Amino acid sequence: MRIDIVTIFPTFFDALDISLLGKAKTSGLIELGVHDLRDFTHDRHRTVDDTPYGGGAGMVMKPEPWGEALDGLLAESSDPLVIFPSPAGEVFTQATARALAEEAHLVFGCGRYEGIDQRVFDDTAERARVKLVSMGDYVLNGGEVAVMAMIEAIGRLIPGVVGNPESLVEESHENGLLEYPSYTKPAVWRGREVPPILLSGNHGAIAAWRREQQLERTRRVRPDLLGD
Ligand SMILES: COC(=O)c1ccnc(N)c1
Repeated sequence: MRIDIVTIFPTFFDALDISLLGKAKTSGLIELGVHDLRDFTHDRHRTVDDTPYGGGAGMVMKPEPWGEALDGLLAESSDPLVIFPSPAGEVFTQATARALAEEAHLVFGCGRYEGIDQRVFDDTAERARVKLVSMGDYVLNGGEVAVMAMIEAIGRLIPGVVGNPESLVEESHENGLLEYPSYTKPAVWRGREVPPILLSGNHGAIAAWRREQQLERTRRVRPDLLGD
């Protein structure tokens, strides 16, 4: 998978050089390009924003730099999906991550300020698939944190990125339920024992216990996932 990110804070994504995603980059499973939006400006101050037409507080990101940045990235690609993180987007879920993990080329556009001139979305949609994606009902100062979360959620689903693919199966939201509680050694810690069933060696009973734990936790914390 090829991932390109357009941002005014390119160093923000240095963190992608560590851990699993860093290994995925080194192994070539993920090709990453981070592009500074200001490199597509032509004035002395490398201006990327201006006041909003119609008045209002804050600044809006100018269309010209975005147009030039995306022109270059879209020209190189056969069928990119351009994703703009936005509180106005469809909510990102594990199903979204699974779908996006199938893509060959993702282009992330990190907005800042009061957002990006609408014509950028309209112009880009004439040449590529465009999605506005929200991480939930809250506002951030910019799209970078959202993109980092999405890249981690997507990247770990790419075959070969996570060492043991089995570990992806029993996680929260993978089967529509929240994950069961996990325990490791010691068997007793500060007087708290590991549930005896987990020490029984009875794999059928353990699986049934874990499923019940998932259902109980989901009912308690996220009844909406059960359609309740
Ligand atoms: C500037 O971006 C945001 O505020 C944002 C992006 C994605 N999801 C959100 N909930 C907020």
